[in-house]
Amino acid sequence: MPDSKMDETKKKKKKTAECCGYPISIFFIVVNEFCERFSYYGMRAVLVLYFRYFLLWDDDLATSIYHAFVALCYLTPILGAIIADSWLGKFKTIIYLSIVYAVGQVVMAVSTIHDITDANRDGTPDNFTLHIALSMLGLVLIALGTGGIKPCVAAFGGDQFQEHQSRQLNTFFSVFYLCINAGSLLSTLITPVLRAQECGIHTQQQCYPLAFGVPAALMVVSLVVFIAGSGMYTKTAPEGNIMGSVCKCIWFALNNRFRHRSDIYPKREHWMDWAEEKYDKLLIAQIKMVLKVLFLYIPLPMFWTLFDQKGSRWTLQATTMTGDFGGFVLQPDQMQTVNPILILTLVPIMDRIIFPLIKKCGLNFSPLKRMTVGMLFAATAFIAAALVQMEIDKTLPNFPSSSESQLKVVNMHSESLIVTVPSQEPLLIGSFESSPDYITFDQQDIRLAFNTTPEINKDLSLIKGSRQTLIIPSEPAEMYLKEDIKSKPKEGKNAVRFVNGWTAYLNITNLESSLQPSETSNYTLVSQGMRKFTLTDGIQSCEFSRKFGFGSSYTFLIPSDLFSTDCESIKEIEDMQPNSVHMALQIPQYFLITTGEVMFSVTGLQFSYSQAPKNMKSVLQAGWLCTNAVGNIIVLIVAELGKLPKQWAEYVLFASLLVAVSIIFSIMAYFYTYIDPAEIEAEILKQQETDPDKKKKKETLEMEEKENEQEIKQTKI
Ligand SMILES: C[C@H](N)C(=O)N1CCC[C@H]1C(=O)O
Repeated sequence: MPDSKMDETKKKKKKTAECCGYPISIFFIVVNEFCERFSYYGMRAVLVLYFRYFLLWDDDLATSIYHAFVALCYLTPILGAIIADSWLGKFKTIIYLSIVYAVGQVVMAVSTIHDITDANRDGTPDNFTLHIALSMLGLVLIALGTGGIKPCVAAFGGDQFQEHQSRQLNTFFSVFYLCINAGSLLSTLITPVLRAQECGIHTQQQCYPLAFGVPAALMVVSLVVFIAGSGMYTKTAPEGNIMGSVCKCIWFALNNRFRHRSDIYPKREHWMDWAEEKYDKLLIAQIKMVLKVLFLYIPLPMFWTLFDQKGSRWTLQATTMTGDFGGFVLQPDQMQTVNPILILTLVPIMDRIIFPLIKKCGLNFSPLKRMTVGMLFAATAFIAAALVQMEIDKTLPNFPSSSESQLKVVNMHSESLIVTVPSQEPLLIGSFESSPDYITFDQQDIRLAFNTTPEINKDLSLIKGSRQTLIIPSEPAEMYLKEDIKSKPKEGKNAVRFVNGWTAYLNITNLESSLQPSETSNYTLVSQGMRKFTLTDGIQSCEFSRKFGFGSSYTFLIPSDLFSTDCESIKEIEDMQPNSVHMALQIPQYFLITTGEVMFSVTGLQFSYSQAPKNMKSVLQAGWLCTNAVGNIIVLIVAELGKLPKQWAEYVLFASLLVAVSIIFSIMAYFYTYIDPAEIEAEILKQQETDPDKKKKKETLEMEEKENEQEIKQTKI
């Protein structure tokens, strides 16, 4: 850095106002981060539901676009860092990209207003293309904004500290992380509640505009707060196209090394030293610092691969568990809020108690050691998840394999039936009852015999890998097969269906269409808690209530005396037991992964700042964030494509991979020497002032280049 610029920065730094040893300006930065993370996580909390239930995408498309968006949010930091370090400086970059971000959030919120295209006022948008186009535009702008400012905000916060505030600088990164998680926690709790409200101009629908509008408003607040602190910030000026110079310098070093590959040339300490002929020693030293750290980052995405499965695999695991905590009921996706809650408690405990205690014991718990231990904690979290999975597996129904088929028989006939089933004892099924459980067959084609008069023999062709129910109506000869669900219902909900034994059409609330006599409805999903169904034939009606747990499936048999018994004679057949393993069992795995996160992520943030040269602080923050993006991409590729037959085995596989990676990382870390970039930079600047060789080397190189050019010209002639 030219001396004049260094002096300028130092002069500016002297002016910063302090409170309790901290620069006052960081107050604006942490509040800005809180609002921004509220905006980001709030929007993310309802995004998949918006895709699924507003845009009506299927599960696969919704989750793929969601993960791709998250990955993009962690890839764009590199763009923001280049703009900040090479062109606009961090302050302006944060402002401009925050505007892009806020616009993106507003576009996203507008895309969720169904009334804008609902000309026929039926409650569903008429022009999905417009809504999709708007939401995709909004998401791209959000990804550009959130990713672009992320490396700049952390680094800009760090820039506010002076040399004598190194202790406060470390605390800043912890407070910064606390704000991230406070924002994340509040928004993940609030936005789903906002979505659940009903709103609309022509028709009342789930209130997505409010759920996306509040995060948009918070982003505007974030921008205003940041601008409000404008007069107090220490702003380091960008130093020209630094990324351009870095790329050219690396290219030159590689080329020069190749040109001098013969043994006659003396070796140099580092391959980047081959750029010395043309480039500043300072720039070369800075590139070496950055490359050293980036090399160290290579194994890190594996941590995020495990971490990011909290939102997918662990939430799916929670859907097979029960969330009834007595006083309150937790939904499967709400389990994720345990992570920010634990962050808010663990960061102060680690900072104030654990790390000082370790230091007092004389142990050197250096940043890279902390990160390694953090990775090991995350691996243990996955072992805990595997143990929980084994417990869940014990309670799961025996679902058919791909070569098997399963059958249940429901008897709606007025008399008991004896059913002869291949290679089984004959089954006695009482009137208005079902066979005790599903019968598993290795073959698809089976013949059943019924003791009716006359005897009925029925040939069935079952579906492989499926569960089916044979419904025997009041007229047994009209028996028919109905396909059942073959996995736990989604999101911890309960699947229910009705068989109409009443003599006329029935309308049942929550069911799509009315039921003909003897017909079986399709499944409808109901949430946990007390649910009420009203049954009516248009003349009479009665109400049927039942309390549901999580993840069960029932077939309700409607009798012929339905209305005379006021719905009380409805009989339930439990096709799938409700979940019985409690969600509280997931707390240890959340605790372990969050402890790992505090050690890994907070430390990584500090480390990336402290080891970066002054003019590449944002670039290194971006490199750090990219590890997260790569982790997300690995989740998309490996976890989605390479599913193991047993979920617990997949957890153990991921844990083992992370242990292996952390061993590699610890070896790499062992050879890493911590540096003080400012000291190195100052030293080189001093050396350069007294280095007469430098000019000579440059002149020689220029002459060499000219000679080469002339040679080329002559050969052409
Ligand atoms: C919500 C997480 N606990 C968290 O703080 N983060 C996950 C990825 C990095 C970090 C964030 O910046 O959001």
